[in-house]
Amino acid sequence: MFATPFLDLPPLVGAAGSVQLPGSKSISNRVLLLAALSQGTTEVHDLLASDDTRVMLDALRELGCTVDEAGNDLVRITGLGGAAPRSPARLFMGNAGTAMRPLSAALALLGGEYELSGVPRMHERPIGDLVDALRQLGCHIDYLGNDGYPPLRIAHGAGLPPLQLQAPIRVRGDVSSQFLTALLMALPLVAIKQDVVIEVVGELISRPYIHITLELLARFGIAVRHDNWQRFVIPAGSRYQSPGSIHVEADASSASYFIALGAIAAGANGQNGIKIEGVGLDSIQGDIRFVEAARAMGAQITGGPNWLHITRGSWPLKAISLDCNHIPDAAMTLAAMALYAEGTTELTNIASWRVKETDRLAAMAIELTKLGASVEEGADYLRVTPPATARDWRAASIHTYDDHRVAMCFSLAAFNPARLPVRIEDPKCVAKTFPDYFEALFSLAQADAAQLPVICIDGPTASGKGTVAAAVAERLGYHFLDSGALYRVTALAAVRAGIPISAENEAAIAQLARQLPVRFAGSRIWLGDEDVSEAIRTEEAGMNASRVSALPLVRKALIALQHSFARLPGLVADGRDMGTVIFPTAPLKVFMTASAACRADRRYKQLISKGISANIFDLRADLEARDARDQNRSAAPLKPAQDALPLDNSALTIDETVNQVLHWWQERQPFASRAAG
Ligand SMILES: Nc1ncnc2c1ncn2[C@@H]1O[C@H](COP(=O)(O)OP(=O)(O)OP(=O)(O)O)[C@@H](O)[C@H]1O
Ligand SMILES: Nc1ccn([C@@H]2O[C@H](COP(=O)(O)O)[C@@H](O)[C@H]2O)c(=O)n1
Repeated sequence: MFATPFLDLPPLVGAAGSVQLPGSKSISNRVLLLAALSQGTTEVHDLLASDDTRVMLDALRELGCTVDEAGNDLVRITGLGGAAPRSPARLFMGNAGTAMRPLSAALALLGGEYELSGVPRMHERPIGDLVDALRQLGCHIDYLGNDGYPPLRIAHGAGLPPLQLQAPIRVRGDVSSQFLTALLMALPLVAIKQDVVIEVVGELISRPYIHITLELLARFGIAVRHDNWQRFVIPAGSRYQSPGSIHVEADASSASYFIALGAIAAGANGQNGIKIEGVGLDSIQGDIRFVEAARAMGAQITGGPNWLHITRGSWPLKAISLDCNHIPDAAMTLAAMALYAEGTTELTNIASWRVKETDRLAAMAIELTKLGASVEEGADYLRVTPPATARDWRAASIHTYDDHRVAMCFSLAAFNPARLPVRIEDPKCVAKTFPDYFEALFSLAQADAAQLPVICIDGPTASGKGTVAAAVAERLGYHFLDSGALYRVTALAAVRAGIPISAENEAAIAQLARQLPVRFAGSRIWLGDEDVSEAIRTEEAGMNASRVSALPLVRKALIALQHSFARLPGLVADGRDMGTVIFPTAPLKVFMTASAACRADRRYKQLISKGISANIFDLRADLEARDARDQNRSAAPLKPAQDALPLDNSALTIDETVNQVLHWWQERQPFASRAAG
């Protein structure tokens, strides 16, 4: 997951390949609660690992369920099976509506004392209609903040209240279908001696989510009948029973971004189309009907029970006018697709967007406008007309409002015809449903090599290049290439193979370098099966690396490997010839220096801190000898690239040096320093 303050997506030109999506959030949290209310142990396979499922799992533990997170997306829940939950309990629900609403209803009916709260936005998301319905039954629920909104206090200190189950329970269906879902999952707990009836007041929105609820209730032994989605009957004698094992489908709403990707992107690397694994045309999730909407806009989609394949069809896409009541979450993706359509796309019946993670109608309108689109925002509709020509697109810093779907939708704007980058603020908000969304996107998408961001930091030994390059890469979410390590590993491999490092053995060492089984794993470096991270950092290894690096055939042998580090979303590379030879077109090159005395002092402290004894005078002599060899060799000598910015950091701290490089990088970006909105 990218936990950087922002993530810059370079212009993307194509995408192809296969992606396995994480489990559905809606199914995951429903299954967890149903398993917790059941008799017996349920093995839940392919559970979504995300913020929203985390709060549910934590709450269930708090309430006394046994939760065994066995790894590999398998969780075993041993349900309460009729026992009372642990009480009193304080439960933090984050911003997970799929946890807050059903758990409130279940606890209100089970009895006990509980406080349920969440993040500030959760306290702005309505729950009053559900509380009203539960109060009709006789449940004791108080608002701890504003009326109609969490946090809530449920208090039945003296056990369960006498429940009024004879009359139908009336609940509004036109604000959030989660209220009805909450009642449908809670009321089987009390439908013991008589049928319990729920009547929906007003039009039921997001009906497909109720369909998921009913399907899953059936898996847990509860057969709910309904009349035209307005009247639901939970039969007398209902009793939750674990199905033993259950698989969570991949998330159909998450699939929408990859369906859109297939519709928008031309192929990549000679391949065509996007294959989505884990969810298909037989899905029980309503958002699978996004497929129909994407087809209407021009996507070519084929599929099986648990897979989809998407290729670009009509291009540009076709504008559509669609009532989106049946796909409230995935419909946001249509607004992003509208950027590539001919004409105006109109999405209607989406008032529910206003009470989601953020006011999504307002958010989409503001951010689409930043990109250059013309947007009309109504009370319950959105009309989007894309920028008229490529010149009308704007490089935008997209504010994401702590809303995963805003972040994922706007990643699609990186395919803009103006070839402008897109900045996604707070990219970690995708953790709500799809923590590795950007990694998945980058595994499929392709940028023009010339437009892939590369920052080069070259300079002499112990100037701090490696330290600074790694920190800059971390702050930007970019990959990091420590090119010196490749020469160090090559030299070590030669020594291990008994090949003396000399000009006579140039071809043999180059052959070794070409097939070097080197692997970078976080901060560790492996040569074959051996972790050589420490072995390559000795002064002797540095000297050997310097000698090996003077051999032109060895340098040539390592070029392709170094180029392979330039991957989405970008690269920071440190070495001696990054700016002059390996990445000569990089948009930012820094030549980092510090006085020899300062560098010797830094290396001395570095070694001493690792418990390695050192002599500062010898160190200075060695590093000057190494610099001289690096500067005077014929192949790729150490020197600043013509367009490199000099940075003498003798008098700077590490942070100051890092901030200077980041400042130069920001200056080169087309975004306004801080996005409006
Ligand atoms: N202002 C500074 N900028 C960068 N590093 C600094 C600074 N001040 C002190 N250091 C320290 O200098 C030491 C040497 O830094 P580093 O190993 O990154 O240098 P390098 O140029 O990559 O060396 P080499 O080329 O030998 O790998 C580190 O211990 C680092 O913490
Ligand atoms: N791009 C590069 C990087 C390194 N070298 C040589 O390798 C030696 C070790 O590098 P460190 O950065 O890890 O100290 C270095 O002294 C150079 O001789 C290189 O030639 N080109």
